[in-house]
Amino acid sequence: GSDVLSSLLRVSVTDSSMPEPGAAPRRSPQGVPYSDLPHIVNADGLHLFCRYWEPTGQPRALVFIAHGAGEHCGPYDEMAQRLKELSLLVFAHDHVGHGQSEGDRMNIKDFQIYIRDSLQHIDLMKSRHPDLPVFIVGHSMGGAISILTACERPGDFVGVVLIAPLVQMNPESATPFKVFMAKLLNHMLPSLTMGSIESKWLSRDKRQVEAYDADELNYHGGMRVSFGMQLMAAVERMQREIPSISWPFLLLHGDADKLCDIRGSRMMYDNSPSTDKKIKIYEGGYHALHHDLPEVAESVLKELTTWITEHIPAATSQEAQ
Ligand SMILES: O=C1CC[C@@H](CCC(=O)N2CCC(COc3ccc(F)cc3Cl)CC2)N1
Repeated sequence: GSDVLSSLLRVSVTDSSMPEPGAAPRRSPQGVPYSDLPHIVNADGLHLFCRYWEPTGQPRALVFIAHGAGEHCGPYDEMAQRLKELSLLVFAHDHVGHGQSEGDRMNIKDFQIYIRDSLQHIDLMKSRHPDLPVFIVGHSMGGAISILTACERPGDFVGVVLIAPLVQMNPESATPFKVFMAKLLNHMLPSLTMGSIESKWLSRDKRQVEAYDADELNYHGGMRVSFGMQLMAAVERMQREIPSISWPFLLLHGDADKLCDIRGSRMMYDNSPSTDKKIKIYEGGYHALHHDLPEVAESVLKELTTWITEHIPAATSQEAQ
């Protein structure tokens, strides 16, 4: 009757792509309007802060950098500059819940969101540079994101560089009892926080540890049980995927790493069928190798840039003309 008609007329059609007139602009966690920041909007409508390092001339390849848990993509500036100097187009974003992106701090409903957002950004950049080969560089949790992203698109990446990737749980922190308790707690108190990432284990260079502790874009709170569960699920997924990994990869890991056990990298190296794989172990190296003692950090940058440039496919004849 008329009441149905009148109620239908009352429905206001809101077009999500057009901001409501007078609506406050979306702002980063630090209060900066996203209209003033390079960003992408993910499939859940969350704004992700992006960084781009574009070479002056024609780029030779695309490199996506995936940062780790509790940090952001700013600290990869030096690495990105070195790659840019080699005419590579480097891009990155702060994952959901990290740095200048939206989302609950260092938490995620499903680890797959990190992978989906990475693929969205990679596809955006590939659409702008359709003929360029694509690499991924990932550190720690960003290594897990890189591995699972490459597993979803096995033919899309000419190489994956992994710096102390999260592949396996640290056996001390993942005793069967602790895993059982985490699963139990996740049902009862998912927001309960466990210990936080101990920054002293990040690097033997105390200036780097101090920079990490002082960086307000990093998350220094405790790790939620629910986040730990998502990390465990990602680890279990990687165990299943490793026997089918055949894309080229470079593994760099310190054997004194207390945050991501080196056994995970050794297991990936030994069990993946890839015929183009390399592992380099840094004796005494701590977790954030790219920020470890200066000679180690420099070696990591050299190793990584050399491996990437060696893996850029030679231009085929028609491309060269
Ligand atoms: O430079 C930098 C600054 C930040 C750092 C990167 C940190 C990072 O990403 N980590 C290290 C900690 C690791 C903890 O893992 C778990 C914890 C509980 C759990 F229940 C299951 C898992 Cl697997 C996850 C991966 N590097």
